[in-house]
Amino acid sequence: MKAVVSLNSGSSSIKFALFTLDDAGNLVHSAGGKIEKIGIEPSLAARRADGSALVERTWKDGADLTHAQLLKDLFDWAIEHLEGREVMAIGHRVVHGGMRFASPRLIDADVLAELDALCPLAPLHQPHNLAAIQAVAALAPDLPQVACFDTAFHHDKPEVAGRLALPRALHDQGIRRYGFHGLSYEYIARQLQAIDGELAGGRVIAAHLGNGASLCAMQGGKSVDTTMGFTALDGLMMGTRCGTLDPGVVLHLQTQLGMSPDEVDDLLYRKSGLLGVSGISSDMRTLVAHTSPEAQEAVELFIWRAAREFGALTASLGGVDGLVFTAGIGENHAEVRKRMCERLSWLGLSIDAEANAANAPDISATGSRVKVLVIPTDEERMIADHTLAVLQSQR
Ligand SMILES: Nc1ncnc2c1ncn2[C@@H]1O[C@H](COP(=O)(O)OP(=O)(O)O)[C@@H](O)[C@H]1O
Ligand SMILES: CC(=O)OP(=O)(O)O
Ligand SMILES: [Mg+2]
Repeated sequence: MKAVVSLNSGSSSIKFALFTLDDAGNLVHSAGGKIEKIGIEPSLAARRADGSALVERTWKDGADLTHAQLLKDLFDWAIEHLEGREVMAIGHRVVHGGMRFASPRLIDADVLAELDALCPLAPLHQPHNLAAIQAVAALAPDLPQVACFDTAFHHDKPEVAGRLALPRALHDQGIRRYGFHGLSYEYIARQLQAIDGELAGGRVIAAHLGNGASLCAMQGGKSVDTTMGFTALDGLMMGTRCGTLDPGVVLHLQTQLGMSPDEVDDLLYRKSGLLGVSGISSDMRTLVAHTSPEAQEAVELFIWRAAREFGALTASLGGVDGLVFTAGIGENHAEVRKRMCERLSWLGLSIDAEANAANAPDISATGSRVKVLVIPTDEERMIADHTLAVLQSQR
């Protein structure tokens, strides 16, 4: 049986899925899983489509294991578990597509070189995305590989939402607002169309709250604004990233505190956010369970910042009809959703406490002026669908 594999290397996780091509030419999810808590205590879990476990393991004392080392273990395991399927292609999430890549692409040496040049713009993702591509190429040089970009969904947003207030020449050379989490938002837009066509045609803000976190303002299912910009450092507070920051702080760190560019990079990408403010963890599960004032302050800042940016995107849309929560925190943390929605009550937005506690698909309270939904994201599905479409376009 023919199959497509999706690989999604996030900042703290590697998610993967196997889709089998049925007789009607549709991709059917057959198995999937993730390695999560990379950098803390990685663990792998994979299941078949019927929910039965394929593997579960934890790397105790594995905080130093890199994405590349974990990928190798994953490949060794996966090759044994293909159960006779013929893999037609592997699709990858590639976080940064830069100015050139506005749609999924078959990967060749030229594409790979261009994507490699974008690594400094996404240091927590792009090198891992490309390492996975290279690892597959070493194992199976003739297997088609397709890159699916996080930036692509935002490519056609209004000019004004893509411009930084810097001299024009810098914009022309690519220093502009790209936006990320596009595969997730594209999937949410598609699901929304199936769940509530009227709302999908309106003004919706999707909140992708994971280890990386952003908001996307969508009008009729298209991105019109988003909180991430030139890099995935902008916007919301995240697990280890600071989000929007006065650029004067960066100058001060370098000129007054004598930090090198590498040290600043490490501080802003890996030591800030929930981890930096709490001093305890980058993981929301750990922080909500922790009673220390620092942990609670980190959670409060995360919520306050998300609600504040929500106000900004509401202005970009000229009002809002729907809010969709998704990703690790958005799908699982009722308390975070509740407190963020309380801060948005001025919009006439309110949620139902019981539905929220149950992570129900529709958590809006009766009479809420804004519909509030929880939709689990599936970047792997989006990657697989794009990969098949690229393969078919080659024929
Ligand atoms: N099942 C879960 N229950 C509670 N929290 C979760 C769960 N899964 C993920 N999270 C939280 O979501 C965040 C990771 O988000 P995720 O979207 O999985 O990561 P990534 O951005 O690396 O793809 C962490 O803060 C984690 O605590
Ligand atoms: C772009 C980004 O931040 O991705 P992730 O949430 O997977 O870290
Ligand atoms: Mg993610």
